[in-house]
Amino acid sequence: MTSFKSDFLRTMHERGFIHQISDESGLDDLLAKETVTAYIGFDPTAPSLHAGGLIQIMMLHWFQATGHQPISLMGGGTGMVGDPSFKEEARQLMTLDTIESNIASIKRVFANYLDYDKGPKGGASMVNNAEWLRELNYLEFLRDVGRHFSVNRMLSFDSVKTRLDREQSLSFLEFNYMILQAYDFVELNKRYDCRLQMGGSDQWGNIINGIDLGHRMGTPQLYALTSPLLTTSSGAKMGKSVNGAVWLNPDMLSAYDFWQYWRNTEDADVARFLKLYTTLPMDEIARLSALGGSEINEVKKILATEITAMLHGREAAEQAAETARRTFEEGALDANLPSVEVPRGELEGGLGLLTLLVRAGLAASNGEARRHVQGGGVRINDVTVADERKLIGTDDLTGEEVVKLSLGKKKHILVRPA
Ligand SMILES: Nc1ncnc2c1ncn2[C@@H]1O[C@H](COP(=O)(O)OP(=O)(O)OP(=O)(O)O)[C@@H](O)[C@H]1O
Ligand SMILES: N[C@@H](Cc1ccc(O)cc1)C(=O)O
Repeated sequence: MTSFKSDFLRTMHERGFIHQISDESGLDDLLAKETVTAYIGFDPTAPSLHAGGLIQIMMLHWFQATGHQPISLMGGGTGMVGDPSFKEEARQLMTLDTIESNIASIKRVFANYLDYDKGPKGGASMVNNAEWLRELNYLEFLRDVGRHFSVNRMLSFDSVKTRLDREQSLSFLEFNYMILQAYDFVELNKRYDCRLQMGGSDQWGNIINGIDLGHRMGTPQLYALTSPLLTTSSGAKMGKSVNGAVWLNPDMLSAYDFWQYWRNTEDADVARFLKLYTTLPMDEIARLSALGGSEINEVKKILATEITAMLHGREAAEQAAETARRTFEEGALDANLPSVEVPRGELEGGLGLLTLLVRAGLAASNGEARRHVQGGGVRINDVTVADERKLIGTDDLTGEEVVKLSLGKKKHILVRPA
């Protein structure tokens, strides 16, 4: 089904957020008819969410933008157990202190994407499942909820099957995780009339278990929607398990580094990321995605600035773009530029500019070097030099202990004393 009636599913579909839906037409009807409440859960497994989790926050954002009520759920209870879904090994148990401090830290970014002050209709809310999970009575819970679960069926879910097939241990503690997440869904339905749970595709089993539990415990029909798990074109999953996670919290990744990450997006990912991570209108995205060749670099800058503006604010995003422009385009010092070594003694005595241009390979002869200087194309540390007899010495060394020699706009050589 590709022609949805509801604004939310239409938006999710055209922007590439849909991996699986439990009952497409039922959910579409419901969303077209009334204001719906949906939730996504986040376990406090680190002090910050990362770019993978940002997909989930964007889904909540669109849910609210299309007139519905999003709940972001902090896993203060489930975080005590650890979701084993598709994980090769058990997660390390976290102390209560770590859980609490991670929640306090994770929470901060949500307000940049969701409006919590909108009032009872359409307002976003944040809840913590510690509120109901931590006080459960074991025997009562087993009798009221545990009896609805078939262990045979629980063992058949892909999310735990790989672990079992490989004969890697799955502790009883972890095995309970899907029951707790299922219970959350039913509890949120009771408390807030929540009808839909979303998440990454790795959450499908946990969400479906919640829908089944709802059936058995008499809730109205519940629904599941999962997004693809985001990988880059080179196949790496975006997540914290990968080297150098793209953290959302500014104390873990600066606005500048965040901007740089998106600026370096692979060409094949640009259109997909514009749809998933920005709120630019679809026709604008189509126009930008059609640009090729060198213009794609300009599109990557727009992508980086838009994503960064949503998270860190427009001013910080523009500042990051400007710092990058100065560093790379105006040619402020970049340690990766090619360099040539000159004995320190020679620099101390002063080296003729023309000689240096030849040594650095920027001119084939003194005559050619002279013509470049006379034409105004030679700069030392970004300042044009008109005097062909100028001597370059240790006074010209920058704070980085190099002299930057430039010819025209594009050729730069760092002269390093050896
Ligand atoms: N790369 C991704 N693409 C889309 N959704 C993701 C991605 N990584 C995580 N998510 C989703 O974000 C939500 C929160 O996930 P969480 O922050 O717990 O990440 P995680 O799965 O623990 O990551 P990791 O594997 O790095 O530990 C879940 O719904 C999960 O499916
Ligand atoms: N299991 C989810 C987090 C979550 C926790 C509780 C829920 O009710 C829902 C989702 C994850 O690991 O990302």
